[in-house]
Amino acid sequence: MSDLLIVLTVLAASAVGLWAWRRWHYPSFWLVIGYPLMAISIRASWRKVALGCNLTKKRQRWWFTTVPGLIESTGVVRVRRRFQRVSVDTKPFMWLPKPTRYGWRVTLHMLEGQIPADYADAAERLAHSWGVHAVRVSSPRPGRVILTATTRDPLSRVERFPISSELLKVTVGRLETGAPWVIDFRTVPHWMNAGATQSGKSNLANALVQGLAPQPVALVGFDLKGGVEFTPYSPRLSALATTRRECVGLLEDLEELMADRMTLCRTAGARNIWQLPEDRQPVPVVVLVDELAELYLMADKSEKDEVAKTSTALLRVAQLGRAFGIYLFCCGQRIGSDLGPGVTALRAQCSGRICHRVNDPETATMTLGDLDPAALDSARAIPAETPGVAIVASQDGQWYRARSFYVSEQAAESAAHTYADRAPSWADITGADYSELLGTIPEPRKG
Ligand SMILES: Nc1ncnc2c1ncn2[C@@H]1O[C@H](COP(=O)(O)OP(=O)(O)OP(=O)(O)O)[C@@H](O)[C@H]1O
Repeated sequence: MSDLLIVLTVLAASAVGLWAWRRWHYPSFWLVIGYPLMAISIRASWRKVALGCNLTKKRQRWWFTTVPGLIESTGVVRVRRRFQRVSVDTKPFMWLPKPTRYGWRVTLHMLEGQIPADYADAAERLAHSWGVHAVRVSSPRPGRVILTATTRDPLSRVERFPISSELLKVTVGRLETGAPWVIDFRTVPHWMNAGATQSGKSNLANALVQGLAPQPVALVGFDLKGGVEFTPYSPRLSALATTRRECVGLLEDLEELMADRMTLCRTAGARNIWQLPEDRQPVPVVVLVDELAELYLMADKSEKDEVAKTSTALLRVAQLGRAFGIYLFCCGQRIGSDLGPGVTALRAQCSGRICHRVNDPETATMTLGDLDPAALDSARAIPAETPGVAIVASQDGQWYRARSFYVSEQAAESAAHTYADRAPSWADITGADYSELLGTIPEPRKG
């Protein structure tokens, strides 16, 4: 009896110890206990799971079988042993799963006739079969797929990364892989940020204002919500337009600025402003647009000319701005093709895509349409309880679920006030005398 008591006490103490370990240091618990158990069960259950998810193929195999013969007159059953061709279900070859920060990753060899989309279609089924939060599929080279499983949603809580000090680079959140979510305007110059109300669009704009405020960058706001979003940040903004009429004026300024910088680059023999000597490079301009649809909506025909002008100017800035240091970040609740061809053309120029939770499938299709269809499904499945979660088309050509860090309006406003002295005046930017620079410019830099 006392032995049983000792065993029970040891078992109870081990269970409590494991529970405490898991609770207080999950990463080490996962590596030492959780992952090996998980790896064994994944390998052991792979045949059944692959069969259930329709990832197996029928193949003919030689099989050693026993075939009962006829009952002879003696009444004895003769059993004949022989090799037979039989059809068996073959599973894709699976390497050993490797642990990751939020789960595990495993490489599979696809069977003949299979493509990565077959595995992407089965991803939800696989996640349910293994009891994990999600399974993502990628294919690094022909014939192989990598399944990345996350055991819990890594985006339910995101901790901040240190602020990036690189020019035009802002770390705004975390990707589902655990890597930082970086918006780098020099790599991807124009962005479209879509999402329903309360989905986290403004939070992302706040993160950008906070991240760009200390940098030698001019910020320009187009706030079609009557200025309620960006006016608090005006100390750090070089220009702010709050009505469509003002937007037209500001866009004309941007077009002129582009033309001046074009002349500067052409004369200096440079392809873009970054090839100019460092001390001659004009200040980059980041244009933040809130409520993009308002630029395209027409109450009556009298507004037609204004809308056409705005649409053309914005498109020109998107088409040519990159080389001349002008970058766009356009936010909107609804970005549908019904707003006119201008929006569709603008979309084509915005290679950076961010789709928060959306109400209408068309906005998701418009924002992410030319990506993998699984990205669209993922965008539609973003729950309202997790504002800031979005599908992001990344620099590497892949798409990811990501979540922005929470940046309150007060935090962004405080950054705007702290770095107000770094806001170049709009008059200085637009009135810069480039002809003066031209005479002194040496050979253009490479890169
Ligand atoms: N990453 C995040 N983490 C935590 N909370 C967030 C995050 N992003 C947004 N929120 C919260 O969600 C709410 C809505 O966010 P936000 O104002 O950015 O949405 P929105 O899409 O701009 O809405 P609207 O179009 O109505 O202005 C806010 O209360 C904000 O605090």
